[in-house]
Amino acid sequence: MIRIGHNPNTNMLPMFYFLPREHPLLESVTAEPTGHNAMLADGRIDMAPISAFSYGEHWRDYAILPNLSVSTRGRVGSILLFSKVPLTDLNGLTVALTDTSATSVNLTKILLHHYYGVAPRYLTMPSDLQRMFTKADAALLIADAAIQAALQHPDCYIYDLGEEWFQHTGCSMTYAVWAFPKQLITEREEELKIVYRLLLEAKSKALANMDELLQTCQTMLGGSLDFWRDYFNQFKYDLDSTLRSGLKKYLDLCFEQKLLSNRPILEYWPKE
Ligand SMILES: C=C(O[C@@H]1C=C(C(=O)O)C=C[C@H]1O)C(=O)O
Repeated sequence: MIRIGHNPNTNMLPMFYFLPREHPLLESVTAEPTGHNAMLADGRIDMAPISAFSYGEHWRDYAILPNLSVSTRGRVGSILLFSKVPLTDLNGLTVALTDTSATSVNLTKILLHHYYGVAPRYLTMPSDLQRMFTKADAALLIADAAIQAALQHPDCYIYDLGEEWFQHTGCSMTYAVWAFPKQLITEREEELKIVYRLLLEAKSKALANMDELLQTCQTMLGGSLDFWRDYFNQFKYDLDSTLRSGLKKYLDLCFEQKLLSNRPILEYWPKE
């Protein structure tokens, strides 16, 4: 039995929609990314689509499944910094960060400090834009909470951090990778292989049946089918060499900005 993390947000739907709910080898635990990051780190689950940043914290212990990720090259549509003032004016002001994210929280810090030269104060809060705006001048939301907030057309600046990252680095950005503790390779290699195959099959099937997924997203959150088609057009769910180098660039910058205590070396399993 492999206990996997199930993420309920629409950006993850292409990986979960066709994954068997009932399977003798699978048990799933639903949570937001920071929940899975913590559960994988303390052994409550065996494998999950964790924040890329969390891989950077645990790279000595974890391996990454190849060909699976949540990435974009440019705009993402759901990693949004809502701000009462232009980004360049945030120096000394307060930014509220969602408590569901690790990658985007640190991406925000890199963009603000390293690329915009501004140093705000940070608060961590649940994803509620109105409450965040009572305590802060800007607010980071991710995933469905960001989409829902943007669909309300709030009266503020909205920055898409995938787009900001691309403009400054020319690189793709990887938000989530599927990771698991390397010790499982010696203990349960056959189970890992089967589950990896199930994940790849589920993703292929979803990408070949996107119309069905778009309908599901519309039922979940509203918006037009065109909106959802456009949203999923941004995403890349594999992890080819271009995406890997964007991921490396992000993790290297996290280290250089002292957000990580050492420079991660990315290790994949199975080896290609
Ligand atoms: C694209 C997204 O990426 C998510 C962002 C994450 C993070 O910031 O830690 C974690 C998992 C990803 O699925 C999103 O939430 O919109």
